[in-house]
Amino acid sequence: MAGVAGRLARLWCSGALSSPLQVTRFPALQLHLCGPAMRASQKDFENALNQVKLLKKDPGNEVKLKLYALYKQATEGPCNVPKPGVLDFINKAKWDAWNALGSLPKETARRNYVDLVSSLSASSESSIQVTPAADRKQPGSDALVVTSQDGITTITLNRPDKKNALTTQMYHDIILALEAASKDDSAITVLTGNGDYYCSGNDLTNFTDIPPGGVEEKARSGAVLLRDFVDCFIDFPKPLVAVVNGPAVGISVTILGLFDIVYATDRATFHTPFSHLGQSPEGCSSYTFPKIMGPSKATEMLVFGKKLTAREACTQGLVTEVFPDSTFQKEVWVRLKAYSKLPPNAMRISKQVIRNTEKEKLHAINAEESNVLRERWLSDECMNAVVSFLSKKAKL
Ligand SMILES: CCCCCC/C=C/C(=O)SCCNC(=O)CCNC(=O)[C@H](O)C(C)(C)COP(=O)(O)OP(=O)(O)OC[C@H]1O[C@@H](n2cnc3c(N)ncnc32)[C@H](O)[C@@H]1OP(=O)(O)O
Repeated sequence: MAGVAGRLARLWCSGALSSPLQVTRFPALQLHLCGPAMRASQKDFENALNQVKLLKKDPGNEVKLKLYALYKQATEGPCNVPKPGVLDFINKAKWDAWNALGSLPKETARRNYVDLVSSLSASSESSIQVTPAADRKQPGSDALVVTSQDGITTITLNRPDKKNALTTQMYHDIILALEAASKDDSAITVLTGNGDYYCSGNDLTNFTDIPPGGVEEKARSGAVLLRDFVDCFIDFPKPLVAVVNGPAVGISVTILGLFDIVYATDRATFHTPFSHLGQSPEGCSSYTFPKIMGPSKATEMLVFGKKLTAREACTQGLVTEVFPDSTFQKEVWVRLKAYSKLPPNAMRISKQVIRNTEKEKLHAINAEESNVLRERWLSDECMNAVVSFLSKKAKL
């Protein structure tokens, strides 16, 4: 990839791709350089500026000049400063590199800068890299474990004695872990659970922690957290894989519609008992489930709380593939390690091409579902269901 990036960079610097004529001769690059879905945000650009400081290998003077030129073009536009004197070698080389970009638009220069840094980061890695948990910002408790190895960042729910139910702290920690994973060196990110369950959904004791503002304030802040949490899944830029190691309940099922791949053990079940709990669907499932499985199958799950086996969930498209429990971990990780060796930028870009077409819609649906749930949490139906569970009178 570094060689290809280098050749592309040379083309960029020579200005060869800066004229519309050149771009139309390379249709694939036209998408790459000009497609609205491929625009680099200011945040991507700032991330790239930070990433470049963390490069493990010196990229060499030629690449540094390209980075300089793209940076100047992206931030100031075409070179319009006087040419340095012939004896001012360094500044003249920089000026030449910048000037060679001609009238390349700022937005394209920004995108090219981001892509160049990204390819440099990818090529400066070894194929096996373990980021000890200590090197990352640590989650607020050991209920979440984040590791990085073989190009895969794995976020593991780690409350096996509570069936990996999600506490308020865990929602915050998952948001942080996804933000970190989106910027780290890994190609793929995995969410899985430790123990016999994947996740039993929202920890129902979250409802007992009432702030001074009362239940209304609790519902309001819960809806904000839910929205932020789901937004992270909508926006996650790299391939996101669920390794469903056991039964899944509630929000851990609904957000599966936002994953790119879902692998499940044949022991897994998929259960969204929202009506039983006086609640309503979240995680964009009111949109993704009908789209994936058709409206009536989605209604059976989301309205009537029908629990699916792994095979049923696979037939209906929610699960990508089911594995025998005895070989689940081995087979899945062999597969994922192979995928993680694919070119990371290509995977990221392909995912974004797929996701970008409906990102805005997903955000709007998430906002609406969170609002509806805020009201549901204040309903007698919901409060009674939670009290029943907490007083051990009810279980799913
Ligand atoms: C920011 C907020 C966003 C909220 C979004 C809205 C989310 C909605 C949902 O996720 S709805 C789904 C909520 N989940 C449930 O209703 C599941 C409740 N749990 C159960 O019904 C059962 O525990 C079970 C079927 C998952 C497992 O049953 P079983 O195998 O018999 O195990 P136990 O019941 O003995 O469970 C062991 C231990 O774990 C505790 N626990 C399990 N799940 C939860 C949970 N979701 N919340 C709180 N606690 C849970 C269970 O109470 C036991 O604790 P104990 O050992 O008794 O102290």
